Amino acid sequence: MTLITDITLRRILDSRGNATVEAEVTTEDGGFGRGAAPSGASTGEHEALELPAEEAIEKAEADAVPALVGEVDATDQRAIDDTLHEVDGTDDFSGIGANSAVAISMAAAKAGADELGLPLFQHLGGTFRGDQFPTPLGNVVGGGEHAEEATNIQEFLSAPVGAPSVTEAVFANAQVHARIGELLEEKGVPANKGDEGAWAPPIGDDEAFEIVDQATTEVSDDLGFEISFGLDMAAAEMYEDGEYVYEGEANRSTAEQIDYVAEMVDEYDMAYVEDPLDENDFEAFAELTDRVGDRTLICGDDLYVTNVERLQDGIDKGSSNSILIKPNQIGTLSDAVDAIELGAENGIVSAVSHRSGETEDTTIAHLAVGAAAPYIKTGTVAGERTAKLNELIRIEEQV
Ligand SMILES: C=C(OP(=O)(O)O)C(=O)O
Ligand SMILES: [Mg+2]
Repeated sequence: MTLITDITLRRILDSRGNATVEAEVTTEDGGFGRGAAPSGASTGEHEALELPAEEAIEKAEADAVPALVGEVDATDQRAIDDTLHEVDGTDDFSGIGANSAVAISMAAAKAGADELGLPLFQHLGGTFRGDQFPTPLGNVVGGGEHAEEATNIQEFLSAPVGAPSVTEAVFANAQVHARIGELLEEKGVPANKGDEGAWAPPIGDDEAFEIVDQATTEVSDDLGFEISFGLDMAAAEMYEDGEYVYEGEANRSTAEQIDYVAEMVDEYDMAYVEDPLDENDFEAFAELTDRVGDRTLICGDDLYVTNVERLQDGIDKGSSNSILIKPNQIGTLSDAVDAIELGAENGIVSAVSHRSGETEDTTIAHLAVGAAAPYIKTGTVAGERTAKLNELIRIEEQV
């Protein structure tokens, strides 16, 4: 037993320039860990609640810090996360803020790993973890809530499914990103970048499909392994009055949206489609999964919000064959691991994910390896994204 002896909370900047919560945890034998909360823009309706950073810090200092310091074993992640839930006392972390909760949970996990002298992925996953690496899904073109005047679809994701190593996969995604920059330049399209470092060109979705298809095919031919692509449609953000609203195109009914996604999956042989339908429409998700789930991953992000009860509902209804895992959607690492494990027991493929507002924190790289998640979605370029990708490269070298 090695008690937590100190917790410090502070406001720091995230990648959008907004205030977020950073936590530092120290243990009685000198173990140390630092963690920082990310923040979403296209947040799910059912996510745990992020409070303004200052308020989240004040509340956590009043309630969580006294319950953890001198009381809880720094190497017992379950006890730490259970304590966070107990002191919060709500279902959505609105007591201390999911941003304070996840920052403390991640910092404590790193302090526990430091105390034990283990890499974080091994502290989280155990001795027999570290031999499976996630395929990085790299955002290369995007719009939606992450960029103005760009595609309707929030993210076009390079998916190097045939890469022989995570390092080669990470570099492949960077090459696809660079190739798309060249293609846009050749077409004379001015290309800004969105919140996650993906190109945010003022083009329609159809043109984006063509460009991403061309770039992934060319880079795949060059590197000699398969690079597919996928989407995050973030369709809850498009859903208004029973229809999916596409700027510059006709709206789609739910049946039309299912047909459209199924057609695109086949036309482009896509590996992955996240949130193709509204976050409360488990039935429409199930219809689409029934149609194309044998040849692509239909992933629930806003649908599940990393919550095991919503995931169980999706499992019972056959809503998807994949789940996105965002620790700050649910508030603690233990809850995130529970969702990955419930998924794995039921054949649901996990993709551990960043948020559009990020920090240099690298916990999700360790979580993906420690929990043997088959995918990680954490951008392609930009420092707060490459922080996680470069950490994966270092972990691969260690094991
Ligand atoms: C990463 C995403 O964006 P955000 O963090 O804005 O929810 C997403 O929707 O998967
Ligand atoms: Mg999403």
